[in-house]
This record gives sequence, structure tokens and C-alpha cells, in this order.
Amino acid sequence: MDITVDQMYQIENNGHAMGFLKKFMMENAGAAAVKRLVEKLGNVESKKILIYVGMGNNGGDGLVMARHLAGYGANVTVHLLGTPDKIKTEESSWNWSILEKMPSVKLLTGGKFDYDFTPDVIVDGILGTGISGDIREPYVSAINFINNAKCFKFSVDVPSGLDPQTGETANIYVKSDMTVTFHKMKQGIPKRKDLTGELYAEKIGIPPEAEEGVL
Ligand SMILES: NC(=O)C1=CN([C@@H]2O[C@H](COP(=O)(O)OP(=O)(O)OC[C@H]3O[C@@H](n4cnc5c(N)ncnc54)[C@H](O)[C@@H]3O)[C@@H](O)[C@H]2O)[C@H](O)CC1
Ligand SMILES: [K+]
Repeated sequence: MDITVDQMYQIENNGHAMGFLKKFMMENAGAAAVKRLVEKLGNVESKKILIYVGMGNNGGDGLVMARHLAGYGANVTVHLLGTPDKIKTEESSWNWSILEKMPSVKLLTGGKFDYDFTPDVIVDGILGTGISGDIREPYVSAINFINNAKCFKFSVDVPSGLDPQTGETANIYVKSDMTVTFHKMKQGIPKRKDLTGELYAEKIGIPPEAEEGVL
């Protein structure tokens, strides 16, 4: 059964209240996403992977992916679309601070979109279920960069710019090759398989009891 975005937030909050903290959900989300990506691409060792990270928890999932992909020997660059002090959540900030201790991952911040490498893979961790209204800068430029790039594109939870509840698109949106959403499928996402590419829903360890009273 596909669920609403509102139900997803309620389930997530219930799980957190049970002690299965959001940082654990985020860890499992990032790990599940990397598992799918590595299964698809085969060996990612030395592959140049650019990860766009927004300021919410969709970005946090991207930060977890960066750490896991570095573990597979990929050449990872994280581009945070803002400054670290403006990261919105504790769990995402916590993941950023781990990456700050990892010279194996290159960290970029701010609104410049010229790179000294051509990525083999781009991960879209810009916006997820928290999207509202028209997409603003610097997210617009990041989405343009993704759509103009000739490489494999992977979206975390939902292609950024696609509303996972309604299936409607914002002023600009990512067109991906693969999308991994978490816990259960959200109602709007499968309406736009032309934007998601291959689409999967992965469990992230949330206790089924967290659904009680919600589904
Ligand atoms: N489902 C789960 O159990 C889990 C999901 N996870 C991931 O978390 C995101 C949702 O995170 P949230 O912080 O609520 O929202 P976003 O990251 O999508 O966006 C937050 C942030 O973005 C800004 N914003 C909103 N709309 C726009 C816009 N049009 N232009 C520019 N900026 C915009 C706004 O400021 C918001 O605060 C979910 O998708 C999953 O990927 C967790 O990892 C835990 C498990
Ligand atoms: K996304």
C-alpha cells in the first residue's frame, strides 16, 4: 500500500519516540541507497561521484551515502548547497561533522558549480518530502547541473522538484536514472516513473509498531 507523505512523517515520529532515533533511520536510508547503487553499477571503486546535499534530511541521507561510498573506494565529492551552520537538523549536522574528519571525501559548500572533474555519477540529495513551492537558488542551479550532465543520476527518496504526495512538478525538477524511497512508497512518486527511473522502496528499520494508529 502506498502511503501519504503526512503518514510517513507520523510513522517516522512514532519510531523516533519509541527510541529508534531519526539518525538510525537516516543511517539505514543512506546504506540502503548505496546498496542499490552499487548493485546497479557494479564496482564503484575510483568512480567520481558528486553528491548534492540540501539543508534538510534528504541531504542528510546524501551525507550518509558519501561515507558509505568512500568505504567502497569511490572518489566522492559532496557539494552542500549552503553553509554547514545552516544545516537544519541535528542528525544531518552530525553526519556532516563525521565527513569533516574524512579527508577521503572532498567537501564543497556554496553556490559555485564549476568542478575540476567530470562526475561518473551524481546523487541528488537536494529535496525530499519537505519540498514546498517553487524551487529556489542554489537548488535551481544544482538541478540544472544534474539535468545537463551526461552521467548516471540517482535520486534519494524522490527526484528533487517532484512532489512525492501529488506527483506534480515544481518550476524545475531532476530527471533520474534510479530512485530509492524509504520505508514505503509515497503516493505521488510512481506517477512519474519518467523522472524516477528505476524505482525502489527500501525498509530502513522502522518498527512496524510505529505504523499503529497511522495506517
Ligand atoms: N521517511 C523516513 O522515515 C526518513 C526520511 N528521511 C529523509 O528525510 C527527508 C525529509 O527531510 P526534511 O528535512 O523533512 O525535508 P527535505 O530534506 O525534503 O527539505 C527540507 C528543507 O528544504 C527547504 N525547501 C523546501 N522547499 C524548498 C524549495 N522549493 N526550494 C528551496 N528550498 C526548499 C526547506 O527549508 C526545508 O526545511 C526525506 O525525503 C528522506 O530523504 C530521513 O533520513 C529519516 C528517515
Ligand atoms: K532528492
